[in-house]
Amino acid sequence: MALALTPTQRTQLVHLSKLYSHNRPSVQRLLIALFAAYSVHTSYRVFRPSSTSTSTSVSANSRQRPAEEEKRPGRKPRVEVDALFYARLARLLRIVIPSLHSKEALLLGMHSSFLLLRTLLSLYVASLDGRIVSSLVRAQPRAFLLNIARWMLVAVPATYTNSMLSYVQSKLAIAYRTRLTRHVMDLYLGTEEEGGEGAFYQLANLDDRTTDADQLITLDIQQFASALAAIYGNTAKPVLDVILYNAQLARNVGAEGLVLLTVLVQSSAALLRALTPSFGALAARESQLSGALRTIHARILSSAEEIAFLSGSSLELLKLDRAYQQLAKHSNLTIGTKARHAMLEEGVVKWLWGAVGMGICAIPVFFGLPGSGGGGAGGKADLGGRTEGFVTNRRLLLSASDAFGRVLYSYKELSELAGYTARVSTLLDTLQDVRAGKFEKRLSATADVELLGERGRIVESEEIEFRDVPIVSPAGEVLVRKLSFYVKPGQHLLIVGPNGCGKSSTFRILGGLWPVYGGVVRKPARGGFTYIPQRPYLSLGTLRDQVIYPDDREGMEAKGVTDGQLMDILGYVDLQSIVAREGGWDAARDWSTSLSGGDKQRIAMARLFYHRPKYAILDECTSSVTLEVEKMMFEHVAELGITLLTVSHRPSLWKYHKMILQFDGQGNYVFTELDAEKRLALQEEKQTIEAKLEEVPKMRTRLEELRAVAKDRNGYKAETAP
Ligand SMILES: Nc1ncnc2c1ncn2[C@@H]1O[C@H](COP(=O)(O)OP(=O)(O)OP(=O)(O)O)[C@@H](O)[C@H]1O
Repeated sequence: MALALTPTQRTQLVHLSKLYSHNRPSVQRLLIALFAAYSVHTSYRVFRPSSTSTSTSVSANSRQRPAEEEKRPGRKPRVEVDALFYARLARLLRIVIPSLHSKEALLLGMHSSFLLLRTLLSLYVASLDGRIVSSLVRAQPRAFLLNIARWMLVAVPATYTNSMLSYVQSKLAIAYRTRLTRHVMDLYLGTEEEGGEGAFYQLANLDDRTTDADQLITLDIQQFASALAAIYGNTAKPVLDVILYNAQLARNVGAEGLVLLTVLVQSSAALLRALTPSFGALAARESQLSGALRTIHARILSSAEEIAFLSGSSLELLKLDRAYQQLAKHSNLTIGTKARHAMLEEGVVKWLWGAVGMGICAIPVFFGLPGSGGGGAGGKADLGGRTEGFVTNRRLLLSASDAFGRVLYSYKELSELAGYTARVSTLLDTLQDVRAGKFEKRLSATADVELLGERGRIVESEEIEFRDVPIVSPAGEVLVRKLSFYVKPGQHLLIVGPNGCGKSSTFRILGGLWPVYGGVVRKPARGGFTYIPQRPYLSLGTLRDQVIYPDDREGMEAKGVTDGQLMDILGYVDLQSIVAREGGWDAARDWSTSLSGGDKQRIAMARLFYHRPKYAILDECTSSVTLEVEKMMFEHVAELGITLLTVSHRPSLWKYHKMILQFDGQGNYVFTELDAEKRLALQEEKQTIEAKLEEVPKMRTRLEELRAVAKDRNGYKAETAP
């Protein structure tokens, strides 16, 4: 363009060069300093905690609510770029960058160096661009070729820097994800040595804050890590660019025009900020909806047989469809909002600011502002020098406005990061709370809230004893106010009662899954008892893994147990044929779908014989096996010296127990010795009486009929009597 300048353009360039060549060092320095400070201030304003215009809250009123209210069960986490977000982010940053010597800090240092290098290279390229055009205008082939050679040379570090930037950013994202995932997994599945067992159970059963832990751990943490790795480059780099480009530009063209430009930019940026939608809330909602969809899919897979038997596929399809429609509707809303916002942003950042920049360059041309002569950027007064200054400054102007635009764009990314930060922080808060015994659950209308605030004592002991322990459901319903019983070695306990009276709940308290809300629980350390439910858990892995769960093969060998001994164990549950049938101990398949109900229960009993704990909790765990196999199993339990706590409705099991804990379903119970024979005799007598009583109404009806017939006959006799 500079090669074929019209006379008017030449005049404009002369005027421009005059504007660029103000020679008032002190005023200029002051303005530059002011300008740089203003740039920093402007950039800061974009990221500062806001309580007004930057609201991206899920609910309009959430800001007025006290913090405690925010944490109520079922309440969506607050999603704003505000002080809470920065506090949450700081906490997560301490996890993902644990120290200045960590790998992540090193990667961040590398990233920052490449970001700085790229800005410096851009500054150099801007001035080189000017020099290339200048050598063209001056018709200096040697200088032109030399500058082209410089251009080619600078391409080497420039391309290396750009590739390394995205490489280091991806490495950073993986490193953040790894740190955060490890931290969360330790809280989620951490063992007792690490400060508690089984937060995964409490998270799913005793707290309402997170319903999709799988989605949060696998997807949300990854999205958070990627957004965090990107946000640094997307904010630090443009902020640095704004400062450096503008300082350079102010030095070249004089700061007055730039201050004017910045005031305009600032006011339009404020307008853009005010019109920025709640991207954080949109991102958080999207994650939540896709988590809900995933949960329905997971439930269909885990309960495929039940759903198929009940012909429930159309209802499941309806639920899936509804969840998907909600997600699709929300995604459409998000992309529509993003498209409208992008249009507004591009209109302001690219076109409006570009036009204002050109306008500022044109003011001296049209209004002929006086200048002191000399070249703009390089102090050269000829046409070539002025062209060089013009091209360089224009490029700087565009780069500066582009960088400022990216500062604004990055607000959108920051807002999305706020969404992921809120989700991941809620997961962390919930995990830490449930590990500390603090739960947030929607309570039933009859809940005893006072009792839920109490805590009982757990004492390690060789025996099991409950002393005045309330049995309270997670919804706060008191099933039994004060339960007392004990189990001494060899004194097998049978637990009976109607459905929902609290039999399994007693075991959950014993197993440490539910909190102890009062009294004293004495029990052996973990490993001292094994729990076998009605539907046993079968893990991923080999047939051997099913019998020795949760040991692995190394653990089994360390205990000195061989495959031959495992085979003997299978003999006690009449299941030896399964090894040949399934293709050996190392056969691996989805055992939960490929074994019958009775097979699964027998595998679970074999597991008990392998571990040989002091106590075994059997919760209706033989309901699918034959009476003969059940007999074999219980006799072997007695041989091994395992003490039983059994829930069963089968009278055939009474004879294996010495004590009985009988709930009545009204909050009362009896704990006494069990005389199986007497109880059987009583039961038989009771059944006989009940059967007889059932006959009573029929007999009464028959009696009435007979009386009626007799009456008729008497009447007939009376009528026909002489
Ligand atoms: N995770 C949970 N959240 C809320 N309430 C629960 C939970 N688990 C159990 N309950 C409630 O606790 C009560 C007692 O349940 P529990 O499983 O102890 O019954 P049960 O006596 O073993 O009955 P069944 O013979 O039917 O197995 C029930 O009212 C049940 O609804």
